[in-house]
Amino acid sequence: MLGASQPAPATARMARSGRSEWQTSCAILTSKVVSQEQSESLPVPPVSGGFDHVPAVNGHHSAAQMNLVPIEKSDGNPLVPQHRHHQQKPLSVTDLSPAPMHGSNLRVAYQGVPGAYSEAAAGKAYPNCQAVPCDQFEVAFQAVELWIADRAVLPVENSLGGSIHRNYDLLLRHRLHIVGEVQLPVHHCLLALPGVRKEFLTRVISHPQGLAQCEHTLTKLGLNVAREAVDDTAGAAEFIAANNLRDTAAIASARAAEIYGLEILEDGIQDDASNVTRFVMLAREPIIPRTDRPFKTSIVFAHEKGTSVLYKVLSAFAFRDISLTKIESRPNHNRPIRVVDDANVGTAKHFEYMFYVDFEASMAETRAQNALAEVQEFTSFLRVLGSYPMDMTPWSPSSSTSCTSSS
Ligand SMILES: O=C(O)C(=O)C[C@]1(C(=O)O)C=C[C@@H](O)C=C1
Repeated sequence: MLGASQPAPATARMARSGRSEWQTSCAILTSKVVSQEQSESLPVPPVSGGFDHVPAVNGHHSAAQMNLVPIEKSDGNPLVPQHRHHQQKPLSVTDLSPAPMHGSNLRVAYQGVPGAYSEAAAGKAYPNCQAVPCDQFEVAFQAVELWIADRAVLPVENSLGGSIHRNYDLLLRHRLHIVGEVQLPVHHCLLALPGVRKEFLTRVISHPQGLAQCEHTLTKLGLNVAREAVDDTAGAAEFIAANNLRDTAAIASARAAEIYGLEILEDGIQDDASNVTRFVMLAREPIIPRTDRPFKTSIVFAHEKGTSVLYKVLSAFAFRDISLTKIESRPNHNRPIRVVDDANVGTAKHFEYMFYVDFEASMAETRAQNALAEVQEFTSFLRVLGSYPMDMTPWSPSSSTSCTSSS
């Protein structure tokens, strides 16, 4: 049973023929630009290369340490089936479930090392999942594409630090679908080796988001020392422990302190108590959108010409009373500049952007389908990144759920 409420005709058709028809609907929406999109997509590194060639981050983690099993060595691993090259995989219960609470036995890729907030987000999205640490965001995408993991959980925005741009760019370059979202309260601590006092510190290291989210508090604490960005918060803690750095502190979680044997010098150093990071869950297949609970849909588009296009696109949603929750623009890396020949004005150069929009409606709703049909009229490129249940969990600073770490 895919939806409790009376489905619209298009929804009923989707419900009858399942995933393939939903994918077709996505394909119709994007058909105008498929060839452009294909030429824009960057090639995914060959499977046969495995992850042995993935560069280590901070020098800590080789692929083997991350437990990212190369395809060739994974005999008998149900996550790397022999038929992985087949396009049509039979639907399974996990494909169909829109609920973010179905995690048992799922292998969930995240960027960072154990103790990273992304690991906690994986646990919130898929309780009891097996969390698979990856050294870069891109590796997490590839882990899912290569069937090494079933899902990836990646941060996209933070209430203080703003958007995690890298993941917006990667969403476009890869073919994964957004199947859910989780919002994680982020409670930062200042960590150092046992016995180290704040006065000894000459440097604070963390993920750039961690540094951004604690900037004012660090200044208030008198810590006007060098700030250095590393790949993840827990990796910063691990780095201090591994190198016995007595002049350096990390901004990371209390769990990272526990794992890497550091002491908490300051607790709750984020600039705002209600610091929240939003993560998206990614899968190889989209889920079937429903109407029996609040859904969000994420799209990305580009437009060819005309300054009023953005206004028209946004009004397609406003006209149908569909709320937008996020709009982000990123440079179009394949075409950063557009040269326009205009007889009267001469040659003008325009910056080219991709626009990412999240709106509060399910693709199973007629109003969302109509809005996108209209958006397609004004755009040269349109892709539905996913239609997925909204995270409705009430905010609580201590809400966390755990995963088994596979490191
Ligand atoms: O470094 C980590 O612990 C992460 O999981 C990454 C990340 C991010 O990219 O925003 C996630 C949540 C916090 O906002 C800080 C860092």
